[in-house]
Amino acid sequence: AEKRVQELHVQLNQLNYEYHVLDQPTASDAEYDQLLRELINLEETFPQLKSPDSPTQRVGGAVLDMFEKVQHQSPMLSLGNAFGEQDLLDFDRRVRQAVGDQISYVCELKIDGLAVSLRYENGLFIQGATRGDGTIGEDITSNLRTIKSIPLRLNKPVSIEARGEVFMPRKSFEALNALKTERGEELAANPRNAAAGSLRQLDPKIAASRNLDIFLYNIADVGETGVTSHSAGLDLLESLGFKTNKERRKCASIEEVISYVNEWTEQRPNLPYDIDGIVIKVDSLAQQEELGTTAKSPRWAIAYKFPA
Ligand SMILES: COc1nc2nc(N)nc(N)c2nc1C
Repeated sequence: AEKRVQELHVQLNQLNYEYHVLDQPTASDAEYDQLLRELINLEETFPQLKSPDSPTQRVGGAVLDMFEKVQHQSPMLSLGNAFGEQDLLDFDRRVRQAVGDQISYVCELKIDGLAVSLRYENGLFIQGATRGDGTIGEDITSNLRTIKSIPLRLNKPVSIEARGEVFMPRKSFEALNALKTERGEELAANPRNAAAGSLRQLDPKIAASRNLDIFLYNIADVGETGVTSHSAGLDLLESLGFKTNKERRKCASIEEVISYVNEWTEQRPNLPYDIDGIVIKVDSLAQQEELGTTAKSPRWAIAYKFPA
């Protein structure tokens, strides 16, 4: 039975990864449900074979009476803002003054959701927390476990802290408000608020019903991973089984950054989720180190905000 349980873990994790991380399912929901049903039955018959990273353990039972506080191992910074092309040119000039002209940027969509931090030890998802005030957040592990694109076990037994944005896809938002309309409940104002409300639920079953998703965009302790660029860090996150946003692009100049910003200003309505800007980062970690951070935000990154 133990062998079969391990086989089912591997199969179910792979199918879950293809469906929720790659958005490229190779099996039908019925096939997935049948395998899950087999694992549930085996775990009921042999309780000692049930492990916390089992695909059956995503929606915990207990309703919490509050969220514990969590101190982040390194502060979760915020981003300085740019509101127009001139601000981007000024940012580029400051960067060049500090680290010279050999620079490349990474541009990423700024997802309109909630920043969270995910901590893994030896490949196991141990704890997840909200950003809070950047230093102290709230432990929402049980709610984050219900997000199917968050791996309960990584592809390698590494200890790492990944940070990213939890969001509610527009389709989930519309379904939620259709349900609220039926129930005569007040509608959620926008997907970001709906995602925030869902993560604040003390009952993980409610969070599980909201079909949240996540894109990871940072490694908190990236210096310890041996990668030398932000983009290599994102590739590492992908190799471990995390979901990252595929629209990111390396830009060799601020002019390329500006054309990426213009492209997504136009393409924004076609995305299946809300974005409120574009994040531009210096790619080299050595240059990020040289630029450093202010008390609250990195000097090597800036968020271009779309006009409201
Ligand atoms: C390096 O720090 C950050 N990077 C980010 N990247 C993306 N894509 N989106 C964010 N919201 C974001 N926020 C912060 C503080």
